[in-house]
Amino acid sequence: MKLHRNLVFATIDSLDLIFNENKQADKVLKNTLKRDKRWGSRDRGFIAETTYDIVRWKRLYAEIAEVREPFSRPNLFRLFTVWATLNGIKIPDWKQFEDTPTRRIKGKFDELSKIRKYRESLPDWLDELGEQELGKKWDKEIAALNQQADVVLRVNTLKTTVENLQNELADLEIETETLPGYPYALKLKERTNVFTTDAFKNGLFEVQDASSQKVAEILDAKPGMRIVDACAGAGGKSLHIASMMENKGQLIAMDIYDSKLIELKRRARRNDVFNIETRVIDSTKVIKKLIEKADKVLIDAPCSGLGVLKRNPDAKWKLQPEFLDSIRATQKELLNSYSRMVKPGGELVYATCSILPSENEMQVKAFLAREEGKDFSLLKEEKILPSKSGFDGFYISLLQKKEKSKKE
Ligand SMILES: C[S@@+](CC[C@H](N)C(=O)[O-])C[C@H]1O[C@@H](n2cnc3c(N)ncnc32)[C@H](O)[C@@H]1O
Repeated sequence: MKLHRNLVFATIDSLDLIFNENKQADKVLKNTLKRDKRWGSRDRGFIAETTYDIVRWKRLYAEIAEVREPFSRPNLFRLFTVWATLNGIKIPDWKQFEDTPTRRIKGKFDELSKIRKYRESLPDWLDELGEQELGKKWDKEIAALNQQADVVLRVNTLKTTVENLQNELADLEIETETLPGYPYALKLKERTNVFTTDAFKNGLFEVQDASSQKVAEILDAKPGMRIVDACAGAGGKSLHIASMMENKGQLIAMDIYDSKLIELKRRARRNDVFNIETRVIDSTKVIKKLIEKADKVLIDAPCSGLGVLKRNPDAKWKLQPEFLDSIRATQKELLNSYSRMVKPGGELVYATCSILPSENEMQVKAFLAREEGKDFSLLKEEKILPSKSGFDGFYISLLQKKEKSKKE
């Protein structure tokens, strides 16, 4: 592979913003990729994938390059040099790459790869937490989470079928495969930008990881029900639930951020989804009005996001232990409060995109043991591990609220 100056510089600029100005990687890349209209999909792919790779392996590469944060521009080039050398790419004779110590880089890589926090490129506290919570499993899971994510589509069955979409994309030379056990999913055989296709613009699919598609399935949404998606965000799962409801019944999508619900409505229009009503949670009244009114409630809880490191590698550097403590407290509150919206005999799904037991099964176990959870029982629990599934890490539990006894 020959390195092109403007693509390498665009990568360095992106890394500068992500590492030194604490900007979010996906937002930075979105902007960088707008910079030059002449860039083709390979050029864009190079910038995005190289940036994500260097973000993913920041600690390992910095250790090999012997550089410390904040990274000066020459040091960002040193990180890039490590990336290129380890990927077998010939270093050009530009002044930024003078005196590259290729053999030393490979030697240090071999030496540091013996220690997990360097090999998997993790802050000390996160490596310790992973081992504390997952024991021996942590090795395999963090290795899987450091792999690049596949691109998976969820077919919008309100507008097309899996087969028709697969054919339509094949006509554009976008090859996909179905995934056994994921009835609405198509996986891209090769990473490409699908957002520019008419099929996307016409709402025939959304990009949604295969594990995430399990949530609506376990919720088992049916036409005619009243369902509350209590942490709906921009609606990835709401749209799936609505398509399973065939646009019949009522789906109430809530979040504390109006901006996210506005985006949800925009996506719903593209998807031809008509049965979603959005409500901003700006006071406890919003929840109180719905007490015991929903057939099903989904709490897709805010979490550490440790299960989705494949697609958000910068979370390794942005997460803080204090945030984890506060998010666990929020999860506990949401279980206590939002479970009240489930009607007797109805169901609650609690899900996270984390693999930490303290955000998952331990939260549910503690809820069931509290006064607020005494009427619920656990029907099903899926701990989706990235090493086994090949997709994101998720936790999904299905709980049922008991029917009211005749006397009550
Ligand atoms: C895991 S994300 C949801 C993703 C979304 N369900 C999807 O499928 O695209 C969690 C969401 O919870 C929201 N949130 C945070 N605190 C909340 C609260 N107290 N009540 C409701 N939603 C909250 C966040 O704004 C965020 O959108």
